Amino acid sequence: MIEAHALTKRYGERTAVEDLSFTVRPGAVTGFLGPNGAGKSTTMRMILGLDAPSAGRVTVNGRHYADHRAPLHEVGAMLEARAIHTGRSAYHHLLALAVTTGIPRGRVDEVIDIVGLREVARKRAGGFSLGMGQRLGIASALLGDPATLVLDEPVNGLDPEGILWIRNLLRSLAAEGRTVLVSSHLMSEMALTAEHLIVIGRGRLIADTSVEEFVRGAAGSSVRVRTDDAERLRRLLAGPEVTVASETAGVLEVTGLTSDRIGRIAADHAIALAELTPRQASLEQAFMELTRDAVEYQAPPVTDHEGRAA
Ligand SMILES: Nc1ncnc2c1ncn2[C@@H]1O[C@H](COP(=O)(O)OP(=O)(O)OP(=O)(O)O)[C@@H](O)[C@H]1O
Repeated sequence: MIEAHALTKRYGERTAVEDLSFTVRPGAVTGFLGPNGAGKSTTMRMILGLDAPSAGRVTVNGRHYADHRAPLHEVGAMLEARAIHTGRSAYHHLLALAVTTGIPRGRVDEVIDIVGLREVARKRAGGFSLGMGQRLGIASALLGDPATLVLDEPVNGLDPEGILWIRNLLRSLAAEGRTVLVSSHLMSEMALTAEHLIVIGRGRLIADTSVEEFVRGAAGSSVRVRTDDAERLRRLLAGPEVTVASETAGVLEVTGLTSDRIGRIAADHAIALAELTPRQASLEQAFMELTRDAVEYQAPPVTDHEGRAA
């Protein structure tokens, strides 16, 4: 369990995290989302005691990170995947970490197997691909068999197979009852991996919600209808809360009515439908909408030579 209370971090004039309060619960993957510069990494560093809050506090299982007697057993983290000694093999990197933190040697082989690095474990980590580097980063995070995991953008730069692998691993770690906090700037990826979402922008909390709720809220009520009798159906569907658009002959884009209702109206009037498809606004679109005002570097609006909006 991670609990942040009014967490604030200022760097000189700049406020990176402001009055942020949230709880990350065990047993589920929690996605930590926000546009670039939103304050995700800063928050994660404060969780791990690598940065001191300017105000507020954050605890892991009820204590500050530094107050834990065996912190690697409490929290495993991957902040920068490639912060490793490139001349060492994956095995020796993990072994050095285990030995210096009092973790039994046998655990090194276990985590190597968990992350699927067995075949390359004795090779120099400097020659690792990005995906292998991410796996090694996760192996380090898992070394202390921690109850809580904090991972900063673990899927960054991975191929689809690597992304799927991380997704399944995170879900299984959460299913074991661990607390899993994983940051990303990709809403669509988090929707597939996480059960819960904490969204921040400009250091402030924007949303703290289940993925299910977010997806439901993002679902535009638009329905695509294809029929040879489009004009008649359009008249039948018309109503004060209903919008019917048509860019292609024979295809209607309906908002304000469910697909069930449209199907019923069509059936009642013996109109044959070739297609009836409820359409969701893309999650990425919904996320951009939610965080639009919090994006740090927005492209300036296009203006003409007199400064009018083009
Ligand atoms: N050491 C620092 N000194 C000054 N400003 C900093 C420092 N670390 C972060 N910041 C600023 O704090 C803000 C939040 O940065 P942070 O890296 O936490 O965001 P983020 O959400 O992780 O973004 P990204 O996805 O781009 O990594 C940014 O405006 C950043 O420039």
